[in-house]
Amino acid sequence: MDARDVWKSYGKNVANQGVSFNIDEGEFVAFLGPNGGGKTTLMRQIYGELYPDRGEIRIMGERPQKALRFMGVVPQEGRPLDSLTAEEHVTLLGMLKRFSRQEARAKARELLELMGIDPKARVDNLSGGNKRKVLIISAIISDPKILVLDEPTVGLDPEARREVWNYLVEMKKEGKTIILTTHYLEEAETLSDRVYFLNKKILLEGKVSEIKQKFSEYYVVTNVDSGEKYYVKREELMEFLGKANFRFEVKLSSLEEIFMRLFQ
Ligand SMILES: Nc1ncnc2c1ncn2[C@@H]1O[C@H](COP(=O)(O)OP(=O)(O)OP(=O)(O)O)[C@@H](O)[C@H]1O
Repeated sequence: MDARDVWKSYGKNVANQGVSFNIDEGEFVAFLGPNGGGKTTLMRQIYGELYPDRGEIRIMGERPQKALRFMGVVPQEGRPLDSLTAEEHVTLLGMLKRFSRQEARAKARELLELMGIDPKARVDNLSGGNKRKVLIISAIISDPKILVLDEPTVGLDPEARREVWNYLVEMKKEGKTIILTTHYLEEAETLSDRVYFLNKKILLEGKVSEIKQKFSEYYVVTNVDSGEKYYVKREELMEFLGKANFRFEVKLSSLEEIFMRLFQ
């Protein structure tokens, strides 16, 4: 999947500013960025709901609207249809995409049970987390080659989030290409092969380990009384600490701190 110089504005508000990226088949890529950084706008262009003002996106050689048949999507504000049971919901999506009713129902039951959801439960009686799971299962039932997940684990408790993660790891093992946006850096770090930091533009791209390496020359010095943080290069650390007239703690940068540094 390639994006080349993608621009997208809402009136005067520029959401994506010359975004380019390249995602290989089977890769797991996370887009990270602050609120309003343009992640959802980019995802909506990937799954063909919005057109770029400039530039283009190609997915398996095709335009997003055509490539949608290869994709499973969980939109950010997506909500399942409340009046159905979990099984009916997933079955319906399976039928819309490719399966007969019988096939879709069998697959729906299998996936729901795997994710710990009672197939007969009505969607409106499910917890927020389980509703998200129903959406994710509805996106994957058709066995898409590409998964686009816009903040798929928002609102999930840590256990439910782990279950979704485990499932996504399985999906990756099956060779699927997975693109997700998240605010949970731990999620990006745990799951993805590569991350893009996006704040309108792409600010940084790479493997989590490479990014960490790049920033490994920086130490985070925290004033333990005020909580203030300083980012200090390795070679300047001794001099900095020698002059510090406060109680401090020194640590290597985590992905979270790299994020803070880029977006502060
Ligand atoms: N439908 C819309 N109409 C007008 N402006 C919009 C619309 N959708 C998004 N925006 C604006 O575009 C910018 C990018 O928003 P977007 O939702 O793509 O960012 P995001 O990174 O997904 O944010 P968040 O992490 O908060 O979900 C923001 O300034 C937002 O206010």
